[in-house]
Amino acid sequence: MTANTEHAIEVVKVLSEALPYIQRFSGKTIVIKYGGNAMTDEDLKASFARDMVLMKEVGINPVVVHGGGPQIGELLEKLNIESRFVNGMRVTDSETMDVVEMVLGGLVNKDIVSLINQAGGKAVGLTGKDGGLIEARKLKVTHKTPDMTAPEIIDIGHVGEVNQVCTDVVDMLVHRDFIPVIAPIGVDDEGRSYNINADLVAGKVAEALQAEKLILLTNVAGLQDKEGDILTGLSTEQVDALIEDGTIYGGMLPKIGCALSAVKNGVISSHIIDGRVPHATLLEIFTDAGVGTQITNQD
Ligand SMILES: Nc1ncnc2c1ncn2[C@@H]1O[C@H](COP(=O)(O)OP(=O)(O)O)[C@@H](O)[C@H]1O
Ligand SMILES: CC(=O)N[C@@H](CCC(=O)OP(=O)(O)O)C(=O)O
Repeated sequence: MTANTEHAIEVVKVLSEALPYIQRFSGKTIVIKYGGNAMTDEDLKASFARDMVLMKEVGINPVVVHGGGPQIGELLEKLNIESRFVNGMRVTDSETMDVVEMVLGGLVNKDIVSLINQAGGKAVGLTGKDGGLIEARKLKVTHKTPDMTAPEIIDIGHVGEVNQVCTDVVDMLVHRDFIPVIAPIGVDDEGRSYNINADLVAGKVAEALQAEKLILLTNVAGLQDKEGDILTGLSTEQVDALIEDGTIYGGMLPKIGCALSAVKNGVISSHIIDGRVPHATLLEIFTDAGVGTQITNQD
């Protein structure tokens, strides 16, 4: 049996209730953020790639935005360059920026493109520089620890936020049945490169495309409370309280922020789901129960 046949059999089991969802989402765009922490296993990566192809084959338009934090960390370690994070963002000096660009725009991006192509799809890799896709500006970061009376503003180097997304190149690719695979690097009007958290890019791309769903694949089963139970259907106020009491911290901060922003700006639902589970994306899209944490606009 070939890998594709085995995959098809697994998928048919997963998708026994899929038909209404295939009809509902046909022609719609779904932005999938593939986090670096969910990329460790070769089989899982290949399975992710096949799931993207399957979505395309049933008429849905997947747009992939990927991370690669652990992969950047590995190369920085080999090069003896120290990694430090503030509010879930990597402090990025010029030397680190070069590594970020090499790992995200090169290794990780081309790996995913190649896996999708091997699975029978037509993927095209882009960074935010291609076709002026992601216009960035320097991110201003404030930081406060419990022992500080007021927050301080700190400079974390070439870290950006999304100023504007120009979807022309993505629209063109989707229209011609390609699967765009986007690395989270932006550029400002003076040509400076920025390292942008991949969740933020995925959120803004989903907003600009007015996507049906934003799906964030990560290495936890969803947003958890202090007991480890999965939380779903949260309001902005509930999320703020969970940040205040420390339940949401680190890499979950940008994730939840962009999930909320996306649904406030026209995306129908955001999802934080476990990318370590085979076919997690399909389980979310094509089953009644879905998986992980779902966020919709409650205003
Ligand atoms: N309330 C929470 N629920 C689940 N995970 C959380 C929570 N708060 C913080 N985290 C952390 O966020 C991590 C996911 O973010 P991150 O490591 O940046 O993942 P990714 O590489 O997929 O973007 C989890 O592994 C966990 O350590
Ligand atoms: C500013 C910032 O932190 N950028 C991230 C970009 C990659 C990323 O977001 O990757 P994951 O989704 O795998 O965490 C970084 O340097 O790690």
